[in-house]
Amino acid sequence: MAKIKETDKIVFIGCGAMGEAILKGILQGGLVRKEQVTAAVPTAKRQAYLKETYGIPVTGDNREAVAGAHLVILAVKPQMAKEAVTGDLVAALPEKATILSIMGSYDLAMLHDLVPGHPVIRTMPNTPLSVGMGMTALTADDQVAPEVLDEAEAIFQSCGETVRVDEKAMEAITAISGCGPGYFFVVMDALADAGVMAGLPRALAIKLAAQTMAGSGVMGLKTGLHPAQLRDQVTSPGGTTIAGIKALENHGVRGAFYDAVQAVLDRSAALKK
Ligand SMILES: NC(=O)C1=CN([C@@H]2O[C@H](COP(=O)(O)OP(=O)(O)OC[C@H]3O[C@@H](n4cnc5c(N)ncnc54)[C@H](O)[C@@H]3O)[C@@H](O)[C@H]2O)C=CC1
Ligand SMILES: O=C(O)[C@@H]1CCC=N1
Repeated sequence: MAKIKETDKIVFIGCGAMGEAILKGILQGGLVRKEQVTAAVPTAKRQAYLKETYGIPVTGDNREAVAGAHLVILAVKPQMAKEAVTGDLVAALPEKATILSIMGSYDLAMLHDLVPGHPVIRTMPNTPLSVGMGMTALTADDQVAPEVLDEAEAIFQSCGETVRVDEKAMEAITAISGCGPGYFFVVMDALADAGVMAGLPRALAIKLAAQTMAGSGVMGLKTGLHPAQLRDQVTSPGGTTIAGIKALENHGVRGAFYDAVQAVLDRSAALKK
């Protein structure tokens, strides 16, 4: 894994749910010292929270934040990009600063328009990187120095898995691993609710659902087996699991995921406009 130099400054422009997950991940992973990281967020409440929780320098002034920056992580909503990254901010960027965006639906061409003259890296992380189990895809333009791309990847490797991809895969990746935790938390909550209906205490039902989801995911990764083979290992002929799966199929669980992914692709396309 590439190292980040102790003198390199990393700046977050925006630090909400996803920015904080990355911040937490890189500090916990020991990749950077807290003094190397600065976050710029507009509200005093959020500034105080980030300062107190992580001990990092925090400011409400985006221009002040980027002074001396090596890597600037754009972690605002795509709809807020133009408000956060003003012409003044671009003028204040150090000449060699690389821009790393985590913004969904914001492609490399749009990033170039936003931050002209700077190398840009587009990523799609996900929130489980706050617990070291992230999945992040990266793509970069050819202005990005290979060692800077290695450093950017190291940020995400310190808190999960990474993959470098062609940009054309990014929207589909957003729909699978970027949004995926949202789908799985709905499933976890629903399964736990069903457990409560069956008479289990809520806390136990949530623990059973969460550990079963985590264990199934790890099994998929460690065995490398096709999910259908792993499912077959649970479904005794004439047994209970196949009865449960039949009920899920009757409710169109597979079709629901196709539709979910298509809905994300459609929403991404609309946001680009
Ligand atoms: N939440 C997730 O699971 C994922 C989010 N993303 C992307 O991450 C980005 C951020 O999403 P979230 O963290 O969920 O949103 P959020 O709303 O939790 O965080 C946005 C942050 O930007 C700050 N902000 C707003 N205007 C600003 C300005 N003018 N200057 C500086 N900071 C400003 C807000 O105060 C907040 O801290 C989005 O572009 C999203 O597409 C990508 C992958 C996963
Ligand atoms: O909901 C969103 O727009 C972002 C992008 C991927 C996950 N969350």
